[in-house]
Amino acid sequence: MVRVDRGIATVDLGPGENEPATDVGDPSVPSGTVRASWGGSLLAAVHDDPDAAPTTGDRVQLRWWPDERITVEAVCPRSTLLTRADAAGTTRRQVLAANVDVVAVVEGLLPEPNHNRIARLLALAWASGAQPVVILTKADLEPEAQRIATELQTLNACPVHAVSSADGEGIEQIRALFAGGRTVALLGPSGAGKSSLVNALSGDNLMRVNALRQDGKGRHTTVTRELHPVAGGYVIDGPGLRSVGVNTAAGLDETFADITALAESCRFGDCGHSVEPGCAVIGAIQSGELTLERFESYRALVAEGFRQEVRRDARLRHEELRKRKVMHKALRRQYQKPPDRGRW
Ligand SMILES: Nc1nc2c(ncn2[C@@H]2O[C@H](COP(=O)(O)OP(=O)(O)OP(=O)(O)O)[C@@H](O)[C@H]2O)c(=O)[nH]1
Ligand SMILES: [Zn+2]
Repeated sequence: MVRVDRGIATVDLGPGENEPATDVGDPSVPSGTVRASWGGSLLAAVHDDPDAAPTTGDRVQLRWWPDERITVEAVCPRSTLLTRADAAGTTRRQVLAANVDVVAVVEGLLPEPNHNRIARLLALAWASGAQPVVILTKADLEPEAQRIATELQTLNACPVHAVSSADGEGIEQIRALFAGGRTVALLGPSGAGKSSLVNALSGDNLMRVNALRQDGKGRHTTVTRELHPVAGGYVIDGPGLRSVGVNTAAGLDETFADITALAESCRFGDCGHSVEPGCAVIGAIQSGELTLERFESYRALVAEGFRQEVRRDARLRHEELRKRKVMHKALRRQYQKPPDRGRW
């Protein structure tokens, strides 16, 4: 179990952000970066919901104490939340980042892009609520880069860019994603070219990061995800994700927009796309319009997403029951007559 009682967060203070809670007397609010431990209200919130723990990209409310301690009292409501199924295979999901505007799935053109992996990462992107895009790197090594990007864009119904960090091709399009101070999270396997891309994007940028980083201390994970100012916005260079579990079926309809569109023409509204007559999806596979490989990838991810949802529901029911039992016990104790000890 992850311990939540030793959390330390590194918070960058910026104008108008991360202001101290109002019930604190005037602290001469320092600027720059501060380290803050989790306050009581945050600890309680995290106890009830592990997702409430501050993560990369969170805006937080800080409290300055007379003894110079600083605590994180609350996490401000999040506009988006990027998560994945917990790597350890539990039903808990792992929060990767909050308030991300764009989730960029990064995949190299060489060796050949892994479509199954792109689909997995895109599903997480769609489920986060952020705008998903695909960035195909190493375009200088693949003469067919533009064609592959266009094909992928048609399948996935989201922007697909072919870029090269080596010769600068397509980098301006990526730069545009950061316009207006937006935050872009890069998701992709190790070696996909994420760091090279960040380097290619980096110019001089003196803006301060208005966000909070988890500094890993006291936690089980050693993975750090940080926010860097880039191209007028911020980039979160994700960890080189070795495996990515899909934790919900949400996001899969959008990821497989081609299959979703086909399914609308199936004769039965609840078509399982296996043995049903008049199935447009099977029809498309037979005609060669849809590859079997893509359909299998879709089927596997839907099954995985639903499995996770069912397991999570079971766990929540179990926890609810446990909480209720504890409460009942406490109530019983409270209302039990005190034992008659006699008098002497
Ligand atoms: N030719 C070419 N090589 C590239 C390009 N981008 C990255 N590479 C190479 O691909 C390898 C991996 O790139 P990285 O940027 O380290 O990949 P990463 O995704 O950051 O990997 P992790 O840091 O392990 O997550 C390096 O040898 C890069 O030089 C590109 O656009 N063109
Ligand atoms: Zn069907």
